[in-house]
Amino acid sequence: MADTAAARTPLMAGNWKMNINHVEAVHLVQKLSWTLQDKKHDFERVEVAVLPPFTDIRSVQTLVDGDRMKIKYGAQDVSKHDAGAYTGEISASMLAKLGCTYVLAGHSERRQYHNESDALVNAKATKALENGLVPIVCVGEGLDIRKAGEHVEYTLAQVDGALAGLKQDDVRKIVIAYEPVWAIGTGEVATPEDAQEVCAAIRGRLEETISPSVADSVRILYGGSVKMNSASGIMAQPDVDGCLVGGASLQVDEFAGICRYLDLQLGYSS
Ligand SMILES: O=C(CO)COP(=O)(O)O
Repeated sequence: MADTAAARTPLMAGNWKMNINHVEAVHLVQKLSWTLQDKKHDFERVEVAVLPPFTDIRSVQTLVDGDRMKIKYGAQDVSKHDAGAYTGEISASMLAKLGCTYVLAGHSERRQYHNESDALVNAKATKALENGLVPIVCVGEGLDIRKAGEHVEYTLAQVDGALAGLKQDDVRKIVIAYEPVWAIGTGEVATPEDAQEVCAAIRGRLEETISPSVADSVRILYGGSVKMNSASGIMAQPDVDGCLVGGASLQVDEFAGICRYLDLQLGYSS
């Protein structure tokens, strides 16, 4: 496959999960922005996004707009419905109105605690796209599947299910995040080679089932216990185009370090 990784702008996205209230969110985003500006971070070269809880998004929007920050933001989940009697749910159009760029679909914690199926993930990704949001479709295997050596086919089946029926031009816009469940919040990081194996297989599947040019455009992230010190090794892999960061995204210095992995690779660590 042609190596066009340079054409895919790396994305570092911080999934805050159920942490940080709206007051804390303002402080965190402000500090992240100052830290990155201080280090002259080039947002065109490495995109930075935060994915706060729903209740924080309006505050983050006000701050980002008011200070013309280049940090992007999004949500952690979205309803498959447009509107109506769905107590507790949040629609894609509501998120679009809040200026969200991204929304996660099918995070493993949603699949695990809310029984989300590939079909539901597909419906959520479809709604996101219809409303101009970029879905970050999450896939990845649990430990038992990894131990059985079935992680590649399991993950590819999730990709097939999540993208079923989407138009080529829509698939081109999406982001896929490979997050092996055994590496989430455990401190157990997949090796760069583990990440590359599955990310390359996902790209290969897109090439086969959608088209080579779509496969070359889609950004594929790795997620699972990514820290400042592990980010550059993971990012050196040709099919890994960014990281979906949980715990470390709550610590400004860690997350900023992950976003600046290129500088750290070059040794400008201060
Ligand atoms: O689930 C994750 C991001 O969505 C990964 O979380 P951790 O980085 O805390 O392992």
